Amino acid sequence: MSRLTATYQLFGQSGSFEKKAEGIALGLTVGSWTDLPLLEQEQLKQHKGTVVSVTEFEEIHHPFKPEQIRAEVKISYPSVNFSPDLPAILTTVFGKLSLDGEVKLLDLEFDDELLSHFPGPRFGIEGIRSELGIIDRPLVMSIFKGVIGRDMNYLADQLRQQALGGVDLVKDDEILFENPLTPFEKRITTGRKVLRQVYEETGHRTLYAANLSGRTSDLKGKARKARELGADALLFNVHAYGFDVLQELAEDDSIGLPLMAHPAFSGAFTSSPFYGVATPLALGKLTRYAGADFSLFPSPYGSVALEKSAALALGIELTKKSAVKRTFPVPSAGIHPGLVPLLINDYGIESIINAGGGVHGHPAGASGGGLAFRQAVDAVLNGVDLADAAEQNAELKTALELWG
Ligand SMILES: CSCCC(=O)C(=O)COP(=O)(O)O
Ligand SMILES: [Mg+2]
Repeated sequence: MSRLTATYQLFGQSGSFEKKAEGIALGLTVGSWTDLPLLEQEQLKQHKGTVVSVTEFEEIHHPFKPEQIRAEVKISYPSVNFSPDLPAILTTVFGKLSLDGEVKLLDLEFDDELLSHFPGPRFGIEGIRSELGIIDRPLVMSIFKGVIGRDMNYLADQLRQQALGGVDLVKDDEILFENPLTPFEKRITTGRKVLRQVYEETGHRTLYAANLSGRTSDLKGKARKARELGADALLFNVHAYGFDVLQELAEDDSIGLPLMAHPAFSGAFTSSPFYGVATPLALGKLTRYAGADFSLFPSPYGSVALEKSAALALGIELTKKSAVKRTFPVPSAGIHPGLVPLLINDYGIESIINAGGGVHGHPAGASGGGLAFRQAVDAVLNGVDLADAAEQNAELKTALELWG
């Protein structure tokens, strides 16, 4: 029988966790158990949650309630209790429970049967690499910046400058929504024209991810139109909409475009050390299962930094062996060329180096910014120290002087 195992973090007195765990296992499934007549107990047995393990960490005390220690409990739920979709799964394992004091959902383990209902990324790392024809280095991505209130000419020029810098992908900023100056469809058609022109001039191909936004009921229609217009990829604020909306987009053959998951809003339910959902689960495993080809997240060292172990675990969730394709890890926020050695060391070449300010803030403009990143990547892959590479690469030199 198919089962789903959830891992939770709890705080409490040593020795108290078995009872708490049993309460969760019953409370989220068949309710109070021992009071039921034996016949009913037998009938409901297949629906009952089971405590798999309780692990106390004697040495880790609650920072504000030192009499309490940390524990992890694993509870297994029969899949027969829910329909195989993320809204039902999340409501079962962390619905009412998420409101019930200091409990954090750390992980969910899907068995093969349950996972078969989640096709995952349509393209994955291999699919995106084959679109671009790049197999042997991390990709470089840049972000439109300061485009609210600007017109199409401004956007077209910004896109051209970024592409001339040799970046592989350009994405909309997540705060650029439908607007009269730069409407979604016009961004796609203009973007196509600009990028084709740069390709003809330089031979370098850049993909553009436009922000798919608006009411949920309009998203599929807009995404289909985007495909018709020749869009390369779509950016999506998945955590503002919900995982199931992403999955709907990913599974739809009439859309069939790479999907880039932005982390906006996720901090609201991942950041607390005591509550919410662990970052590697939310931005890693579930984002991958829901079908994102790229997952953006704050790197461990940029301007909006994630705690390092969570940021690394997140990358592992996106790329570890699974029945579903791998999602590109995109550590982001405050990234500049001087951080490229750290990024490659931590995420390897199966990752994307992504920057907004670190591209546009370059004294030689966005094209100089893009070049500096590409030069930094080449140096790291060739085992050359960035400072040495900067002697031969003016753009990298300027970037290192500016940002270190
Ligand atoms: C919080 S990670 C998402 C990256 C992003 O959307 C962004 O705008 C980062 O811009 P930056 O100028 O910090 O590179
Ligand atoms: Mg942004």
